[in-house]
Amino acid sequence: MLARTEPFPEPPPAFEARSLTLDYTTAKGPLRAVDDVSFSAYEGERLVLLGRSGCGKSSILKAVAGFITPTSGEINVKGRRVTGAGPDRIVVFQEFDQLLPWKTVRENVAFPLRVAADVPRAEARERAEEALRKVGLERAIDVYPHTLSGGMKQRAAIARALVTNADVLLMDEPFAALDALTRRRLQADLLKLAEDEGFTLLFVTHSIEEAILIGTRLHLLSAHPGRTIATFDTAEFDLGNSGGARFDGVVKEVNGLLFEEHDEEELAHV
Ligand SMILES: Nc1ncnc2c1ncn2[C@@H]1O[C@H](COP(=O)(O)OP(=O)(O)OP(=O)(O)O)[C@@H](O)[C@H]1O
Repeated sequence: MLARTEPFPEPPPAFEARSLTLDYTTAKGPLRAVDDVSFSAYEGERLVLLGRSGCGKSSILKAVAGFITPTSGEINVKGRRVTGAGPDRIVVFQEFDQLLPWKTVRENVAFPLRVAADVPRAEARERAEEALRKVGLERAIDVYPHTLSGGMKQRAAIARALVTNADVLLMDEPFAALDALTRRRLQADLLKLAEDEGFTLLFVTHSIEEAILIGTRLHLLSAHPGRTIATFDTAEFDLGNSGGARFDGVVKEVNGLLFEEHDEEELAHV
């Protein structure tokens, strides 16, 4: 007879928000930025927060990063409650000035390893070089950031995030300030990297097409304050089928949810 065994416990989500509410203190009093938002993503998933300007996307990302404290609700990373910033999460921002100007690209990428993880110098250099190769920056390893284009700076910022092997990568509109062609190229390369490396991603954007393309799951937020409108499974979409009928159908549906219905609601209150 077979011995009875306990079932394996389910692994916790790579990250999750439970009934997350975020307020800011302003001169006019408290301002509710995010109201009762919940989501979760398992290892290897790419969850995208999509919503109109000011709906609280960046605030949620900052809360997951541990930079701001929830008014209520909680954020967990691999089952551990987030109470501040930590090496299990790393952020890539939109701004091109994320790199330290007095350090070379390689030194910039090696920096978090040296400082936060105490990795020996030679190993940090090697790992930085490897990450820079992965993002296609092998020819810019020894230059200073001011000599890079915007796209190259974002590639270096992605390499710096990758090298840490953090549990969750947090990206806040990393491609929003790039021209359309460079943006498309970086989207493609990020998808390829995600496929090769299998990292877990929380990505913020206000581009519907980018959201569907990058995400395996889409979390739609209403206009200010951000509340959940809907979620979509978008794992089937990549650059090969963007622009196809199914892709366009989702774009239209999301567009309707984000804009038309809410504009009507807003107009009704004018
Ligand atoms: N430090 C702050 N102090 C006060 N209010 C803030 C602060 N940061 C953000 N807000 C407010 O919180 C709300 C949500 O802002 P947030 O930047 O999170 O939105 P967003 O969806 O990321 O916008 P965008 O797409 O324009 O970047 C907005 O009303 C914003 O003005």
